[in-house]
Amino acid sequence: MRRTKIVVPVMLTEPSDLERVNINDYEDVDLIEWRADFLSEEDILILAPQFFEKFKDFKVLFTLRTVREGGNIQLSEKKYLALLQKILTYNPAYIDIEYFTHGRALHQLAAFADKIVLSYHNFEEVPTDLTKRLLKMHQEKTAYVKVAVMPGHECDVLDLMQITRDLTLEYGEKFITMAMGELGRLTRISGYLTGSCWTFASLTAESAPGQLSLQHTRQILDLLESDLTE
Ligand SMILES: O=C1C[C@@](O)(C(=O)O)C[C@@H](O)[C@@H]1O
Repeated sequence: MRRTKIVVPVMLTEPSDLERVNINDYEDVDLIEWRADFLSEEDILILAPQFFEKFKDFKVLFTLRTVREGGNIQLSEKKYLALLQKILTYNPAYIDIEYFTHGRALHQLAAFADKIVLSYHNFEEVPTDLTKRLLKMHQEKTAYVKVAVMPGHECDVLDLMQITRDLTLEYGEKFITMAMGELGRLTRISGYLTGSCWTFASLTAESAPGQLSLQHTRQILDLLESDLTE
């Protein structure tokens, strides 16, 4: 029984792409992340009923990754919130909210705290105030806190792993962390050590630099976590 949950991003650039998605390819995946930011706001809403129907037997994390945090969509606070509210009518297992970019949406959606994965992304560096940021996010008492940061040196990777371990020991299994890029790869399969709860793995293409393939992620986690007691 694996400890770390595997999340596979689905990145559709046209609504018609959904027809070509074979759900059998996602067998044994713990969560599907719909990286909806690869579509326009209008196409997201057009596709939503079909997407949630297709993946009705999976847990879905709905993600709108904004341009500011390495994604493709840019929405006003009002439109960001409105879109999330409409998607919530399809009852996704989780929704991603970018705490430092669209934090006000969080307070409008407090009733859905158990579905919210608060996230922070830094494609430039590991900020010196990362622990402070993580603690501030944790205080919002959502389902999970997720950070993806870019290491500049090996010590950044080891520091992130230690911070994740320390916070998990203190506050429980609520943290999802990863160091991006090739340098950060170890963080994607070291959840059994650090306590990071999820890892994002690629099926067709990476949704962020340094992701391992779904096949390799399964193989490595099966090796590293197969005899872990629950
Ligand atoms: O936040 C994350 C983590 C991620 O950026 C990664 O580094 O694997 C991939 C994104 O799709 C996801 O929304």
